[in-house]
Amino acid sequence: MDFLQVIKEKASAAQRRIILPESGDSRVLKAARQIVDQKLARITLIGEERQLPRQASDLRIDLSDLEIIEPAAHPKREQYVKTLYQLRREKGLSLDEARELLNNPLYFGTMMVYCGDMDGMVAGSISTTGNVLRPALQIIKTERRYQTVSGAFLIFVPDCILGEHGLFVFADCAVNVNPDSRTLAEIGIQAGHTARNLANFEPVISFLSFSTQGSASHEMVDKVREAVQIAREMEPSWAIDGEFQADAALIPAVGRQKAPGSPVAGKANVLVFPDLQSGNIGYKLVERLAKAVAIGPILQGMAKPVNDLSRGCNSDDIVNMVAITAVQAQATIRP
Ligand SMILES: CC(C)(COP(=O)(O)OP(=O)(O)OC[C@H]1O[C@@H](n2cnc3c(N)ncnc32)[C@H](O)[C@@H]1OP(=O)(O)O)[C@@H](O)C(=O)NCCC(=O)NCCS
Ligand SMILES: CC(=O)OP(=O)(O)O
Repeated sequence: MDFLQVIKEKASAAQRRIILPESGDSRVLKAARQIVDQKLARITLIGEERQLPRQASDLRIDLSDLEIIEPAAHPKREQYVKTLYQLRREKGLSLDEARELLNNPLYFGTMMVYCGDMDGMVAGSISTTGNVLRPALQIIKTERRYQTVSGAFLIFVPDCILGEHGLFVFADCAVNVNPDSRTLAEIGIQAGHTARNLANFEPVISFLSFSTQGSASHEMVDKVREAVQIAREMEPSWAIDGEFQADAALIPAVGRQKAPGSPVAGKANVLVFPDLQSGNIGYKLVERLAKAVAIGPILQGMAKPVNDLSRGCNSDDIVNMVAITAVQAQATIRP
């Protein structure tokens, strides 16, 4: 998995500040130790300054050289309360509600990233995706060129020659439940950028369906076909095609048979799923049955990096996601 090594080297060179709000989870503490030891990023944990090192030492994890912050006692707390209130008062948030929300480590960490006091946040080992995403969508919002935030996975299938020597980007596996064709097109383009910027390969993008180029007729298929057209208009020079069934997208012989002449069929390395049911189920099947490494959900289209985890993650997954967040943070810092 050379791509991961490259990501870690970039993270190490960048030395970004990443906040981990879920310090109640031993996997997070173990990962924090590994990240600092491997010099991948500067880590701040949200937790009780007195309690946390003791809890960690019971687990034989040394946190003595890590920064720990307590939202209730943080010197910028009132500043964050006011900023959150100003951002959300038109949505009906009162000052007291803003103060209350900032007791939630996920809101506090997100606010630190928004205010530039941290470069990125990784959470989701004990929180649901919705709870990790909501503060980020409300406070940090989308990058200016996009209307949507979506969630991609880097999927590495061992002993596989398909895709980019076994490496793929899958999207959207985390956020948009039933995207319309415009949103689906944007998800595909974001996944292409993820392929280029994080996985280091040129995207060959397939929009997936249960139909291959008109083999079935249904409004769900029409949505995917429209998304292909829109995505091509967004990035005319990229290899983008569909709608394809998964075998037509991935397997050269099937691609030639079902979609002759397509520059993508049989060669796809970016798979765009038509909705969240198929995307989330699809990535978990490949992860669990093909024993693939699944890194994500990497949030695409966010103005500043916040990344989610699956609650089924291990500490290595957290280390990898912190490295990715650090690389994204480095890319968003303008000279
Ligand atoms: C992401 C999600 C939490 C947002 O749901 P929600 O909290 O009900 O969101 P709302 O519709 O109230 O929107 C909240 C804010 O987020 C914004 N938002 C919601 N979805 C967005 C998206 N995909 N991209 C960008 N912004 C989005 C809204 O515009 C809104 O902004 P505003 O409050 O400033 O107007 C919801 O879509 C969800 O639960 N998705 C599935 C997550 C999941 O379970 N994944 C499977 C496991 S990974
Ligand atoms: C990405 C994902 O599916 O997250 P979880 O397993 O926590 O629901």
